[in-house]
Amino acid sequence: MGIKQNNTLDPEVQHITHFFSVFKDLDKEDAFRQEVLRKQRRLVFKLCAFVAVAMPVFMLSDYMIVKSELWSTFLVGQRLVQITACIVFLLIIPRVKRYSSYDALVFSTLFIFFSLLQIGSVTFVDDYALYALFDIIIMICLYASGILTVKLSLTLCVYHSLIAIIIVIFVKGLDVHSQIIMVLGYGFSNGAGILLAIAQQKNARQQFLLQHFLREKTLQLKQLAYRDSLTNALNRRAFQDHFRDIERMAVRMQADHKNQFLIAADIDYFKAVNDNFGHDVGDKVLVAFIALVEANIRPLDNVYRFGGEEFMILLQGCDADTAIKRVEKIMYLLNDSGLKIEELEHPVTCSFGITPILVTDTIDSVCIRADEALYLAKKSGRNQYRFNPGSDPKPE
Ligand SMILES: Nc1nc2c(ncn2[C@@H]2O[C@H](COP(=O)(O)OP(=O)(O)OP(=O)(O)O)[C@@H](O)[C@H]2O)c(=O)[nH]1
Repeated sequence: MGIKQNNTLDPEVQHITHFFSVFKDLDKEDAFRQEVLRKQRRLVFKLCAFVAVAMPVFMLSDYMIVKSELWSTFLVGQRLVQITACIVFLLIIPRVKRYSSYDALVFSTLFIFFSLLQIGSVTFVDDYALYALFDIIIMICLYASGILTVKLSLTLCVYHSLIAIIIVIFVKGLDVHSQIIMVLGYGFSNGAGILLAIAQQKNARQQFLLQHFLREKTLQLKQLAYRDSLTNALNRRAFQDHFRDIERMAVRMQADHKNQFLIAADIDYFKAVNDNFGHDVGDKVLVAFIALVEANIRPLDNVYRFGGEEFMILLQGCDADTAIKRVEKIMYLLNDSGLKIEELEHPVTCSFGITPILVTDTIDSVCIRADEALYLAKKSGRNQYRFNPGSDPKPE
């Protein structure tokens, strides 16, 4: 299975660009980014809340270690703007629905952050290396987090590094050796960051492809498991799995004074068809019967093959008269025009047991009631229907 998955996914994976790790197909990229937004919104919210809480702690530490007289004007202002930016961000992010707005919001908030960090760094006299170390940690985290695309992370971090290097060289007046170390530090951390970001984005896209592939396969398998291979009709398993929806629908329909009806149908003397005309003709009868029923129910109604020549027909949102009329129409068509199978010398008929689905029903209780009605129809001579009202009064 592993080999098959790789074969199917490989061509898709090749559609991820080598450098920025984005899908070449814009629609796929769009779907991927939208899914990322759904998943990341909460994480970004928590991160920002964390930063908003951590900022006052930094204010305190700034106060203790910054000796510059500019402390009160620059740093306090800087931290307050950062806290305000976080609060604005926290208020806006839950309302963001499109990933393009999310990118713009995260990018501009981080841009403000980085710019404020640079303003802050100007006021530092001592421990500038410590400040640069924080910068590098923040940048690597940003690259590796996947919060932004590779391109946007790169734009932000290169902007931040360039300004920081300019400050180091022209404002700080550090010795040449320290300047080289700083330039190398920012340069290498960007290089490592880009590699991490590319790998992270590629992984995320591969995972996205794999998830979609698995979802599609699961759906296909479910479709297969729900269909009868001969007639392609829904099977008993599908009915069992749909029954929860059927129960919910029964409650909703009761409020609208409507009902769902379950009709057990069993082709008459089907064994004789097989015996007289062969199994192949029997198969054709089953396929033609399903086609005839499907042509005479609405798209929201369903016919299920429970096995052999036994079927269940589910009618939605109708009353007893309508359910009976539908059965009468099918009986009329079977008797009058037949199933149009050349080899058959006489029409194939069918018996039916009709019952409403009550809100108190379980899957067993409603099937038993429909089967009891069908049994009565068979016992009374076949090619007819019987109605079992459950606890409701029997219609005329
Ligand atoms: N051709 C074909 N026959 C099937 C299939 N599944 C079940 N059968 C046959 O359906 C027949 C069912 O026969 P019975 O249960 O005796 O019912 P019947 O002859 O229709 O008699 P009544 O239902 O009492 O009218 C059996 O002969 C099974 O072999 C199938 O997929 N294809």
